[in-house]
Amino acid sequence: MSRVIAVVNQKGGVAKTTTVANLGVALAQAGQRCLLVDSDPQGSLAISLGQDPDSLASHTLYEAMVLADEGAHKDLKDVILHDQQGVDLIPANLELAAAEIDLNSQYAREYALSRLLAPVRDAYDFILVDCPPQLGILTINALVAADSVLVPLATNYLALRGLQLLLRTVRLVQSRLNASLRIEGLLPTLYDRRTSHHQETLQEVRRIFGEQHIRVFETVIPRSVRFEESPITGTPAVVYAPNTPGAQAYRELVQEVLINA
Ligand SMILES: Nc1ncnc2c1ncn2[C@@H]1O[C@H](COP(=O)(O)OP(=O)(O)OP(=O)(O)O)[C@@H](O)[C@H]1O
Repeated sequence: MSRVIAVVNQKGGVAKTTTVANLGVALAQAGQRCLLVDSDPQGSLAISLGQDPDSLASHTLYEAMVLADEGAHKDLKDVILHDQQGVDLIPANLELAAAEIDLNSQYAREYALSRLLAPVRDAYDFILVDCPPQLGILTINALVAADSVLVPLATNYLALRGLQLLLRTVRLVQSRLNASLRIEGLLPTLYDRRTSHHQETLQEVRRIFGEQHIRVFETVIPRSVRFEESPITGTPAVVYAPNTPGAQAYRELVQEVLINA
């Protein structure tokens, strides 16, 4: 049975997609069978893996998950793109933005992703879900479908501020919809070790969440221009620039995630 990890933070630009792409491909390089699910209408995960989300027409998460009761519905097998840099991918594009409205009128709307993934959970070791930068119905679906939540967290003061709201949402989902949901860990990202503000924020993160018994990964993802360049090449940094500290950091994260299994 696969481990489903939702990669969540309602704050934008904190490296959710970058983490799903690099962690997923690095897990695959370590021999794990991975399915990556893009639940963000921006479609950046598909781009990161070399796909043009606008050319995917009606073969996306939207058709499989949201149109489940309608004629335009696609089977899950029709929307999985196989072996993209060693991982399978359920892509998304802008159509998924309509899910916020469409799902709201559906029965058991919080369970749509969980239902969708159930038949393929035995086929993978890991399923990683890339969430949009908001705590709407798509993110709630990911939290309900997940065994755990991984939270990428930029190491600056403003990035820290929304975190209590996110943790409250996780507790709400735990109490009402998915009692077995746990926190995989907080992942410091976009870290510039030459910046004292980043160093201080990282120390604060370890202190505050250590006291709350919430795991902060030992791995810290450094800020590197390689991460910004790599989507242009359609490959994540672990493939595009495998010998850089950023790629090495994601491989270290794989070890931490596997130890936690
Ligand atoms: N460690 C890093 N160093 C430098 N740039 C990075 C790093 N990680 C991610 N980036 C860049 O930061 C931008 C935002 O990253 P990404 O798209 O992964 O964030 P996100 O949290 O998924 O964003 P959104 O909330 O919009 O979905 C991208 O241009 C990405 O290439």
